Amino acid sequence: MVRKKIVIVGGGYVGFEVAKELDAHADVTLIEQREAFVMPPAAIRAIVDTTLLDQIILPYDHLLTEGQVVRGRAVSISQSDVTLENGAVYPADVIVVATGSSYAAPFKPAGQSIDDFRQASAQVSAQLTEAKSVAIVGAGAVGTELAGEIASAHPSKDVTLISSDDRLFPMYPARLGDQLKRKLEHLGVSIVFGQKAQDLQSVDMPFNGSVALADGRVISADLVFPVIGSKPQSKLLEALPGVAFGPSGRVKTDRWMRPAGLSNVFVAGDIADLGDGMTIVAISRQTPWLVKTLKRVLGGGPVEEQKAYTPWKLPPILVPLGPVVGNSWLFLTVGDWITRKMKGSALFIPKYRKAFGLSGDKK
Ligand SMILES: Cc1cc2nc3c(=O)[nH]c(=O)nc-3n(C[C@H](O)[C@H](O)[C@H](O)COP(=O)(O)OP(=O)(O)OC[C@H]3O[C@@H](n4cnc5c(N)ncnc54)[C@H](O)[C@@H]3O)c2cc1C
Repeated sequence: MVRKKIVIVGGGYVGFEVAKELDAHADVTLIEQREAFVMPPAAIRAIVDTTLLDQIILPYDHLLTEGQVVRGRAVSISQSDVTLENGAVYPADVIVVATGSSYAAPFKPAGQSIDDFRQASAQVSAQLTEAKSVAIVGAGAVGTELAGEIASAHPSKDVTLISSDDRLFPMYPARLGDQLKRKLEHLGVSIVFGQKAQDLQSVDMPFNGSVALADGRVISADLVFPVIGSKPQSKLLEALPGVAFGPSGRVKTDRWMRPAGLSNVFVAGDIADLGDGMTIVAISRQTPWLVKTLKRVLGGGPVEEQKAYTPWKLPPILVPLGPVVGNSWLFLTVGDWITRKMKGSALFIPKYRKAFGLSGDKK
């Protein structure tokens, strides 16, 4: 039997997993602009431990057994094909768009070059070594973890974490934020709550300078990290008829992850407005649903017979503050030991290296 063609655009957490899961079931083409996958959660620690860089950049060469990974930038999609910047056209029975999001340097690659990412990470690491004071603007998971990593690795530095909320992780039971606050303060981090930074010098990369707060205070630091959230990269879908976007730029979908009312075009991950946050944890719920649904579609079944996707109500979260301490919410708040075992110690590096056909060893 001739296998149906599925083209997946974007080889991030959604794209690589869907491609791998469907490799034995369909004619899979994964289109990815970069030569390697990068693990952002571990990119945080890479600025205090540059030896990690080689472990968290995972080439696509051994990902698929039967399908192909094509290096290229997709510039348009239709119901029946995907076109790349170089003019190549990939026909498809089913298309998945998972182009993800961008983030301030040096935590996620920008554009098509992994070398630029390596250089940015190494450069910021060198700047951090020289810096006596650090300010982190944004106290979501990235800002909180970053404060913990820097304070653990460089206890003599003066680290300030600036939050616009009144506590850490306000969506979660107070115990999580309270315990993380106590542990950060124990590591020497000063936390400023309830203050929005005004007119940041840069939102794309760390800088040397000051941060003006809404109440008039000014915090000066040798290195200021803007870590104020992910920006969805959903441009590719703009030309598809019927596509709508939410206020944050994420693509609206029907209950089966389809953005344009087309029966065979799906979106997931950071670009998709499915009621989930922009996290790997959300993707860990979306991907199994999507794989199951795509198998049905590839088998000729109507997608509407598949139970519609429902997002997390309150997803679990793991927040290491360096390799040893941290807290997590796994439907109840847990402390150092579980956080370290589940994430803090190895940052999931062996798991993803194995998925990419590389040695599972961390070092
Ligand atoms: C510093 C940091 C730490 C994080 N830590 C955690 C964590 O601990 N836990 C957690 O749950 N979440 C975490 N996240 C969030 C997580 O990284 C994202 O939710 C996840 O990366 C989204 O996956 P995705 O597949 O949707 O997109 P992405 O991972 O952004 O991947 C999209 C891919 O599409 C490619 N692409 C884009 N446009 C094109 C195109 N036109 N043509 C071809 N290829 C294209 C890109 O090159 C990229 O490889 C973190 C994020 C950051 C920035």
